[in-house]
Amino acid sequence: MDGNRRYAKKQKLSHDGAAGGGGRYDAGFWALMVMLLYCQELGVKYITAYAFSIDNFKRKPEEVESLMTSMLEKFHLLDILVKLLAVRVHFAGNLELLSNELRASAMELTEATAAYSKSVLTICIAYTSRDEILHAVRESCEQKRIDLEFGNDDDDEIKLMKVEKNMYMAVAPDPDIIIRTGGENRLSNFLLWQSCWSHLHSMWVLWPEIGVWNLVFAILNFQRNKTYCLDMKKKEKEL
Ligand SMILES: CC(C)=CCC/C(C)=C/CC/C(C)=C/COP(=O)(O)OP(=O)(O)O
Repeated sequence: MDGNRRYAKKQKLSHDGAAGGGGRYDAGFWALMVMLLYCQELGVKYITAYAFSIDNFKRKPEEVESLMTSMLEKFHLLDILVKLLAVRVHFAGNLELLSNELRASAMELTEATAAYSKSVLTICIAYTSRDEILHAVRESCEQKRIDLEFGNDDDDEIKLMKVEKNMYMAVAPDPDIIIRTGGENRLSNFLLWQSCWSHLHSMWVLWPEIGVWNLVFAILNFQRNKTYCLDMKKKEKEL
């Protein structure tokens, strides 16, 4: 969801949102809600948003602080909105890096929406793909060690499926399309494992300005290439 700061600058919004009645990330949050609605209309069930990376903690302390405060407010708003839209919410990332309050709020939101299934929104927060892979490998090794020690397993090989189950993103299937706004063409540590066969679509539009036609265009582009992507996924499963 790149382009929030550039959009705020363009709109002359202050960092914490005092000016113009909207915060730096407010417009971006509403853009996400609108995209969620369009995705429901277009039959896209799983939506994953990269909201805050572990690398974002390296931004200026006041900026991180303001983003975290804004995140907490948005979780409260989300609690109302996702229930209206019957959306299940998951969080992916190293939640231990968040404040107790934010982590508790994320967990409450996950529990409160567990019964909804019209769509599934995964919010990547305190996330990087390399950290996720490291976490999954460590967990898989530890589980294997315990299984071997207690005689529940006699094969010391760690299977791919097991590592995948330990990914933060195990709550959602691999993405068909990865959309990046703001004109960047990099993955920037996002879903490196899961994007193996994904269609990558970058656009110049700033995230808060994304509209339904940007989404439709990305889907049409994916559909042109989808036979290849889906074939590769199928072949991989058959191996
Ligand atoms: C609850 C929830 C999911 C809220 C979403 C809020 C939101 C839109 C978060 C985006 C955060 C972020 C660091 C975006 C990157 O844009 P940037 O700040 O790097 O902007 P730039 O590309 O213009 O520098």
